[in-house]
Amino acid sequence: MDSNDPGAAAEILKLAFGESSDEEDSQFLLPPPVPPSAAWDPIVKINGLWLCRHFLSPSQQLDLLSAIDAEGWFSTASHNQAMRFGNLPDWAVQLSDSIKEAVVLGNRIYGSEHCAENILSASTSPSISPIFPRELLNRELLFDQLIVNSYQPGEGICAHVDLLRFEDGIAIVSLESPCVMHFSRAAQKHEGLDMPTKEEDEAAVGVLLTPGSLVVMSGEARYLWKHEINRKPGFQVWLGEELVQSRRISITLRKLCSAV
Ligand SMILES: O=C(O)CCC(=O)C(=O)O
Ligand SMILES: [Fe+2]
Repeated sequence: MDSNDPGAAAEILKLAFGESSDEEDSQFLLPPPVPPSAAWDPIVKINGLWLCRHFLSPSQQLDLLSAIDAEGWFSTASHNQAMRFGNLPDWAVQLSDSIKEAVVLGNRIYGSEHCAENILSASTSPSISPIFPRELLNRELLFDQLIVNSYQPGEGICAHVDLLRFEDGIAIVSLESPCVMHFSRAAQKHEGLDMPTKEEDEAAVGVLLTPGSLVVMSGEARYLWKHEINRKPGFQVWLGEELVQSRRISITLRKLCSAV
């Protein structure tokens, strides 16, 4: 199944639970209706990588862009990145809270015993993960570090694994221009996580990040895969079509490791 297909999450649930003609049965078998902001797609080739395609409505995107604009970070062309540690602006705290809410709700729907995770696993991927594991959701602050990037057409970010000074659990919200983020296997190992098979090693996986979408990485996706955005002409192709590139803003939220 193509996890980038809009109906993928619904399809997974259908595979897991089947279609019941009996209304009473379906009350017990089907998870509750999914509000748009908590409809998640697992990127099935990459354990720990999930996409919430319609996380922010168009008006929420505009509000967020206005809040970022009001910070004045990008008023000169030479500035394309802002970082904050600790005390985040109010809008970023709200964003972080909404991400947590969507993850908790998503975990309840897609990743918990109510969703018969084992059935999901058997029918799709051998080890489908929760959106974020519980221990991340239990930490005092889910995120305390913010990076806002502003990319002009042609600009992107080289393949990398986020620094280990950040804990597990990374969230990226995309605004304005859509783009494809590519994931490729990192050479490094990480404690307790399996190394890739040869096939996985060779595969690069593209994920379409549309405006208003939220992508989250944990576990293997965060430690064993590099992510990259190449917006040079010819590289932003989705379903055979080159995406038109304009300015793109991304908001990355992470948690710094506590000092030892
Ligand atoms: O801009 C993005 O979408 C990705 C940013 C990123 O990967 C990073 O700052 O580490
Ligand atoms: Fe990154």
